[in-house]
Amino acid sequence: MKKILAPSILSADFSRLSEQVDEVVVAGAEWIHVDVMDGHFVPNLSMGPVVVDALRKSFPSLFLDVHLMVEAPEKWITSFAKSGANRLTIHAESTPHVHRAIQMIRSAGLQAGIAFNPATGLDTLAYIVEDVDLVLVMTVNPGFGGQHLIPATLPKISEVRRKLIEYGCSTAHVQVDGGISLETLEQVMSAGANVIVAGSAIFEAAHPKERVQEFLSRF
Ligand SMILES: O=C(CO)C(O)[C@H](O)COP(=O)(O)O
Repeated sequence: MKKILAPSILSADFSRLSEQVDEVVVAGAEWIHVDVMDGHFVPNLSMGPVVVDALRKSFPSLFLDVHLMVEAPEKWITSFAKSGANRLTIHAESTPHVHRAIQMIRSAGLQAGIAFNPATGLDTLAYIVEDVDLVLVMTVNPGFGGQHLIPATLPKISEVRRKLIEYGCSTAHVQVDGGISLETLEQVMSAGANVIVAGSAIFEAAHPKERVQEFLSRF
């Protein structure tokens, strides 16, 4: 399956966000990953629709992959759709109404993804698999960039890949997020991930452009 690099702007320098995004996109990153945190679902606050709106204005055709680490994601779907997000990924743990929330995302004309925290099982997947185009396996506990990948999440990546085939949805993406570096990349790719989110490994590198090229050369 085609591999895609999605740099997470959580680790970018926000005083020159546009310049940083331009640099990684010119280097070959196909998607930009936007981490939205509400201070409730995760113990951190980050950005909202206004940032997606600004990115959309500066990069009209860039794929904006928005990861909602928020409670009750239903409340934010319309705002993010208006701001120009391409996909909204919600957490299986974030609402008792996962199926409804995914239908709302699709009705708003966006692609939908489902994310699982490191200690969450995959039972929900069976009930929504036909409505999502991406499954995000969190390889750290969400909330902060710069953490270490949790090795116990590696078998879950393979389990998701197996289940997608079993459910007849083999074209869905398997995304990984958290602690992905040049050192851990091979492990997650061999486990079955095809969409790689990387924040600190890219934006904290001395030369993000070269770091993106290094990632891509290993795909
Ligand atoms: O969702 C996230 C944290 O909750 C992230 O996307 C995070 O930014 C990944 O960062 P890093 O690559 O530095 O681990």
